[in-house]
Amino acid sequence: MEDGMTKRWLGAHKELLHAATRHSFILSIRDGSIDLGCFKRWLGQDYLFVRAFVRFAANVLVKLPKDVAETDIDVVLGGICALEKEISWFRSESSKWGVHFDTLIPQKANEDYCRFLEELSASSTHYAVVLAAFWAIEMVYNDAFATCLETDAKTPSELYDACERWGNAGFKAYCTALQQLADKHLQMSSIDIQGQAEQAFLKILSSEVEFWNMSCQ
Ligand SMILES: Cc1ncc(CN)c(N)n1
Repeated sequence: MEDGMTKRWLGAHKELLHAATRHSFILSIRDGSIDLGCFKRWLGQDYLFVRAFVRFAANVLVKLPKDVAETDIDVVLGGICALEKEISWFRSESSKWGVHFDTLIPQKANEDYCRFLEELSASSTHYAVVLAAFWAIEMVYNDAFATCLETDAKTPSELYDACERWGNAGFKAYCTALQQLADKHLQMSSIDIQGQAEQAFLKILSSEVEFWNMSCQ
């Protein structure tokens, strides 16, 4: 099968991809040197992010044209259902780590990222662009956290569950399904839309880097 557009982007933007998926925050989980204060900061901020991400994902579903294949809708719907479990997981972690979500204030990198998701949700954004963005957001977490599960990783046992959540094989399969979906619709789109999708992909990678940076401060 011919390579899809997203695979070409991954090859063309290796440095930024590496910065987003092998950030020092992730590497410090992997080698066991993580400052747990950073982990707690990430946990709280990511809970706020995921709440915004649910709205974004719901908007992706709404944007899908009525004549797309039912299996395409199922992939996005499955992702939204998974987010419900993700939110429950964050809530159970909140008591485990003593992080109180109700008094949290979103930090700038988080606000900026959530604002970008809102911009993507505008009615003028083509559905192929948001499908590509949806894939990119999930792919970064899968790729990053999967490294913390490798056999030579020294991931602290209390953080293993977090890494498993996004690094497991089922989540990888879901990311691959999202990628194939994005590729299929990008292929049917104009060059202009394809260009917009690549820009969104790049913005997501840099927003993920900023998000990890924020967690380490
Ligand atoms: C910042 C961020 N990016 C991605 C994911 C994966 N849903 C997340 N929870 N948070």
